[in-house]
Amino acid sequence: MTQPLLKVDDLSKSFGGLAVISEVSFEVPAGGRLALIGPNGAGKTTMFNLLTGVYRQDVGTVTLDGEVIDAYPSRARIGLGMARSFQNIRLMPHLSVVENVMLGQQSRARGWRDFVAPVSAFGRSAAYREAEDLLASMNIETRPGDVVATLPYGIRKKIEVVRALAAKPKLLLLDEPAAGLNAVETASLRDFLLQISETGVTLLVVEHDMSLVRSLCTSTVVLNFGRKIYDGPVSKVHEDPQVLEAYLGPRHAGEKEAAHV
Ligand SMILES: Nc1ncnc2c1ncn2[C@@H]1O[C@H](COP(=O)(O)OP(=O)(O)OP(=O)(O)O)[C@@H](O)[C@H]1O
Repeated sequence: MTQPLLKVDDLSKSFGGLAVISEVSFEVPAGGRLALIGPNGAGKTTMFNLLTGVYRQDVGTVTLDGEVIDAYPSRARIGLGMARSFQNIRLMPHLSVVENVMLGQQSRARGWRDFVAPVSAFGRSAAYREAEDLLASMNIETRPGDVVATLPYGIRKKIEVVRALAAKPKLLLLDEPAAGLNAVETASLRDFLLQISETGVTLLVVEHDMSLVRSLCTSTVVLNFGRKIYDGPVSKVHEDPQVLEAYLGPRHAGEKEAAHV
């Protein structure tokens, strides 16, 4: 049997006595596209923060590509192949598109000269050219020299994903990638993420937009009050009684349509 790229074993985390994640285990196969969903406050962002090393779990183990990563800080986890994009765009608005993508390369600890002088009398640095090539390969509707602050929100979302890709991740964690996007932008982002998936990058996505989840992901883990209540195909999640109850409450669990799952 092939080993999963990400393995989460029995993870628990409390804040001041409040259990936010309780005994959660799941796996993401290499090349997979898994959605982590659940009602507000279910613990999705906390799970991302545990996986990426922002928080340390109280109990449990996280394994990436066969290596237990619990002792590694965030930066080291990026170096091991885990990159993340955030719910609120965290690009440098005054820098150009290509400069923002170069910021994503830094986790690979290249020579500092590349970044201090990306364009010098000797021409463009290797890092600059690499970032430009990555942008060109992703077909984003922008030019490398455009200042990020001048670009539409949907394009900036894609640039943030490209910046994460600049770290050459095996696993890409996306926190609500469709938040703030209209239907057209969401469809474009979905195609963009599928294009990334086709290159072999594994996707783990926190998302409330179930139409995006259904068209992007094949499997899903559902959290409710920090506990896993479903782990299986996206196509069956809307039929699961526990999931319906979590979204609608016990009295209405029969009303599938209203649950938006
Ligand atoms: N640093 C913290 N200290 C105390 N409580 C926290 C902390 N971070 C999160 N929580 C609590 O943990 C619970 C889960 O929060 P989390 O943000 O992980 O949920 P979520 O599923 O991502 O929610 P949403 O869908 O609304 O973003 C909430 O009750 C939240 O208030």
